[in-house]
Amino acid sequence: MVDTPRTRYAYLGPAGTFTEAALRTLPDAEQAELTPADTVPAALDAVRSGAADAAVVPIENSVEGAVPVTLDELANGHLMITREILLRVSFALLARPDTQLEDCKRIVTHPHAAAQCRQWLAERLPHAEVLLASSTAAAAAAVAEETSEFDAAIAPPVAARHYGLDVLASEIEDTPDAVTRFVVVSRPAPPPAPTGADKTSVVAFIRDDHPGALLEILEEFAIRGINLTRIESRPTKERLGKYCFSIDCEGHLTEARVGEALMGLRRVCAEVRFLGSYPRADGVRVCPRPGTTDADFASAAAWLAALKEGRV
Ligand SMILES: O=C(O)C(=O)C[C@]1(C(=O)O)C=C[C@@H](O)C=C1
Repeated sequence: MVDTPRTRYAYLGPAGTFTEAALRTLPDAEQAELTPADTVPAALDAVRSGAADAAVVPIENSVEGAVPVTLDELANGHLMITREILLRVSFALLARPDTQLEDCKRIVTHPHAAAQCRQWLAERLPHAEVLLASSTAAAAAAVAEETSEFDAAIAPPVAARHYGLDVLASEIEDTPDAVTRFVVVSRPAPPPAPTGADKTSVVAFIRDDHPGALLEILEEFAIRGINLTRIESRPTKERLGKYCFSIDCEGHLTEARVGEALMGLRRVCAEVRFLGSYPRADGVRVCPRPGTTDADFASAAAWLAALKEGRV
């Protein structure tokens, strides 16, 4: 019997991050090799260099919005999204044993976590200083150090077990039921087969700054009945005012309406980077609007071919 090779996943670590929890929901996670990375770019670099087969990184949160570092790294190209994962996130305040809530003067966490617990902190620890770490679990690890400069971390409750900390308060998020979206990223390859409930991600760079440039991009989707699920403008970093658009839309590259929309973008934009077509984590199946099904596109193409042959 031939052993199937274990998938090597890199993820935003250290152990105990929400990213690790998201990765552990994948069906092959038990047999896979999981390697924590210190930062999102480090996790993605492991994929680029071949040290990992895939990486799991956070991309978007229902309360705080995009994770900019992930958007920018993906916009740089050479990587492809093959899957998305949705995870409910709930935060706890973790401290070394015997710390009291009122002793917490210096609190460390990831910027997204700080933003999601802002109100709770203002009400319960109004004088505490909030310092930032590369992930919630890195914050917990920093608190656990013997000579730590921090009193507490905002982190996933499971991080308490990993780093020998106590839970001083749980469910401290301001918005219950917040969800973070994570993506599984691999080196470029043909996208996974369509499932009927898919998403496609691209980054579009406008050709020159002119009135209606964004509208032209949006039209390519709108006229083909394609709903966008996220659009974000990000600086290209070339100069002030130069932006690209990071877009997720419903549908799969192999669907005619999506393929045609991408070809349209390719015509109106300076550059389009395809970031992948992959199954939607919410499984929502979208029924194309009348006139935008594969059959509609095929019948229109047949009609055009007939016209060219003089068959009117
Ligand atoms: O620090 C972690 O635990 C992460 O997985 C990162 C991250 C993020 O980047 O948004 C993930 C989910 C939470 O919203 C807070 C932090």
